[in-house]
Amino acid sequence: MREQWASLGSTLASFMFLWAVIRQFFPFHLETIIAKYSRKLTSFTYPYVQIKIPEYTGERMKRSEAYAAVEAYLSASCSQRARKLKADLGKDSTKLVLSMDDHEEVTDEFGGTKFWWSSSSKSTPRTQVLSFHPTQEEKRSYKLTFHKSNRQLVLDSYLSHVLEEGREVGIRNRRRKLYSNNPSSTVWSHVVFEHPSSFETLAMDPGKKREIMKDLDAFRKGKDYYAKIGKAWKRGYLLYGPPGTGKSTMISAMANFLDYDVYDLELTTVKNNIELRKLFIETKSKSIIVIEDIDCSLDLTGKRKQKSKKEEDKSEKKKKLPPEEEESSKVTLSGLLNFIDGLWSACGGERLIVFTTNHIEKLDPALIRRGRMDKHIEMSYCCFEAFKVLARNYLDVESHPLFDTIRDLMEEVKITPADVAENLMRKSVDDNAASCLENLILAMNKAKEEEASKQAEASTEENVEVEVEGDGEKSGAKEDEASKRAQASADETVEREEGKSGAKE
Ligand SMILES: Nc1ncnc2c1ncn2[C@@H]1O[C@H](COP(=O)(O)OP(=O)(O)OP(=O)(O)O)[C@@H](O)[C@H]1O
Ligand SMILES: [Mg+2]
Repeated sequence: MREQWASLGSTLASFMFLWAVIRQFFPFHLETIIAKYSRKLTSFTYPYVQIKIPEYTGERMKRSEAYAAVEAYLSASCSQRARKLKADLGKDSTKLVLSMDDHEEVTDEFGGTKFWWSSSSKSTPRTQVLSFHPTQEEKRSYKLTFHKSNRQLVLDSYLSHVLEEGREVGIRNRRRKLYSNNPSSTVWSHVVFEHPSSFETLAMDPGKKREIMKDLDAFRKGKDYYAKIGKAWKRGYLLYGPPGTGKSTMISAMANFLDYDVYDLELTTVKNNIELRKLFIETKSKSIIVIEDIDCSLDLTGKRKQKSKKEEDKSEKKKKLPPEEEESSKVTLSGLLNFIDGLWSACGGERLIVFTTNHIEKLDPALIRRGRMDKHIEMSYCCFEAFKVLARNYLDVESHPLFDTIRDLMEEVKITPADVAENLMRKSVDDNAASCLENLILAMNKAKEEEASKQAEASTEENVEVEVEGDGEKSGAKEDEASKRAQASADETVEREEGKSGAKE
């Protein structure tokens, strides 16, 4: 049917050409009237509706998100059918992503109905006067054509299907980014995120690891669930533990597992709550927002704790700025809490917020209560299971005669995965699995000795304290005894004196 309309179109085109020749001899106003009625006649009889999606929109000529989504949608479906395709570099620079070339047409089917997509491009003179590039610029657009009887289907479901699918494909094809905030600016700058860490290579207790992966998976697939329970689609993770236990490594593994972007938020460079909000609003969904070392970032507890009178007087003296400026010159705990679960935290969805700290006990309980930081994960010293992961990563060994010694030592010595990894790393071509494992055993034995001597020192100090305390008690007792005796003799003297005076009387 649509083909017949196409042939009718070409007949019309020849007619138009003929008309262009004839119209030289017609008066101008007659030509305008004929054109108007012919347009009306065509729109009355032509049963198809067309929607145009231009590449650039708005006054500032921003690239249209709808265009990008349609492009991605068509790239997934048209590469099988279109005859003229364009290729571009995708997520990893080794793979080419195909899309429909200009002036090409493909058909699509949705719910048993046929749709036609075509791409077009028009050259227009460049608006910029000074440019090294050619003076022409291409204005591209996609056109969707469908029968007018399907108008409702298109408006109700087909367009949202195209957008949703297109966005998904776009995210799959994109190169992931690591964003960071710049001092005194509310703009994120980014680099390509290419960290090799994964849950496979992460050394930690396997049960704990599985639980985290399950949790992340449920979050990723939880769009409908979060909507059902009326909660913004976000989740907070608190990673705590000593330095070198893999908190930052875990964040990279999470980002790779979920295929999310990472926003590394440096709180100390954010001037105030308003800047923090602006930065937050700029983040996109499918991302992890990270604040590392939250306890060092800011004195977050200050605003909530009751200040003593003395402290208040001190801070009054220090104040040089007017109160309103002082208030707005840094990020406060309440600002941060709003950032996590305030009203504007609900804009956009599918975001993880991760805090890391070496000192969980220093954090305000309000900041880390469940609901804000939903999952608390302790990253601890290396256990034997975690060591086996590192041995597989670094040395390609699953078992070794030295493993038993290492297992025994790990029960006695606290060693971080970072230290284990450092010892297992091959430092010269002569290093092999056995020599690296021996290095680790040496390091652990050394740590054990140091620990033992520390403990011995501590217990000597304790003994000295006990002795000092003991001496104190003894001398105290002596003093008590002396004072008792003095009191008794004094009483005796008084009694004797009284006895004497009584006798005299
Ligand atoms: N659990 C782990 N699994 C695998 N490698 C680890 C692990 N923990 C530490 N490492 C290794 O040690 C290095 C340092 O670890 P990482 O930076 O993740 O520690 P961290 O806990 O973030 O420390 P900090 O508290 O100082 O920021 C990593 O680059 C990685 O090679
Ligand atoms: Mg770290």
